Amino acid sequence: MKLLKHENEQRIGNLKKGDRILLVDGVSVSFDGFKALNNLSFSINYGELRCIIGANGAGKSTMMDVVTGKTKPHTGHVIFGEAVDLLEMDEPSIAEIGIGRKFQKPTVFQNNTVFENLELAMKDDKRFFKTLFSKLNGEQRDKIEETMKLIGLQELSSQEAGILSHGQKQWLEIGMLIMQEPKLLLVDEPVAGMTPQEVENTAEILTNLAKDNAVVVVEHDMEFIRSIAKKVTVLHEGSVLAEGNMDAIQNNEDVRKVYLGE
Ligand SMILES: Nc1ncnc2c1ncn2[C@@H]1O[C@H](COP(=O)(O)OP(=O)(O)OP(=O)(O)O)[C@@H](O)[C@H]1O
Repeated sequence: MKLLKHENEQRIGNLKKGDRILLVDGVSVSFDGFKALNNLSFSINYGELRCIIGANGAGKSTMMDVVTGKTKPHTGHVIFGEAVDLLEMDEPSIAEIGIGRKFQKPTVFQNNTVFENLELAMKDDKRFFKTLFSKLNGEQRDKIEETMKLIGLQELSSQEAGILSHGQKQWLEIGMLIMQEPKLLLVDEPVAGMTPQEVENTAEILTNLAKDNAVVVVEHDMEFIRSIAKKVTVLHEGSVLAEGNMDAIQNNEDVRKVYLGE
């Protein structure tokens, strides 16, 4: 059995597919008396691809801010793995134990190649400096190759990131997150501004990624959600309005009332 590095890793537990990886329980966040999150509760399992949808202002970004430690809620619990209390941790420690977040706008190193971007993102504190002076070992090289394959950029390994298409930059950034070896990935509006073909590729990348991780996708593009979704959580006014597969969501009375005014 692999030795556990520190206490928090022990508290994450030995996650298997279907085990709960994230619990958000009774979380409320107020801004000047306005409740952006209102007793929000839901959970995500390891090996799951979950879509979170909701109108503007429903609380999606605030929820991700809470999970990644940017915003501390007034009430509630947020537990990672078996027993890691995320509310006791700061943002860098949360990233370090395996929660990665991809923002909408890609922020790759424009003047470096695809390969170098992935190398720089590798989970190794001193990698950034080592890149100039030392060679990668076989295992590290394999990890980069494997990631390039997953994000569909292996043919573009030595291409400068600056000349990639918008979609390719998004995939590269997903790849850079993967290099950090996260267990849970939060992805914010991944397909905004993409061509239909890029949207299709992104659906495939995220679906593959969710096999060995947990992936939470926040997205407005309903076509895309329909193409990837197994389970969808609908947020409304800071709480869960409905949860289920896409058919159940579309036929849910509360959802229809809120979205279609029925
Ligand atoms: N720092 C803040 N100060 C005051 N109000 C805030 C702050 N952050 C968010 N809000 C408010 O909280 C509510 C929820 O915002 P949030 O950004 O989480 O919604 P969202 O579902 O991500 O919306 P969108 O789809 O537009 O990104 C909104 O009404 C927003 O105006």
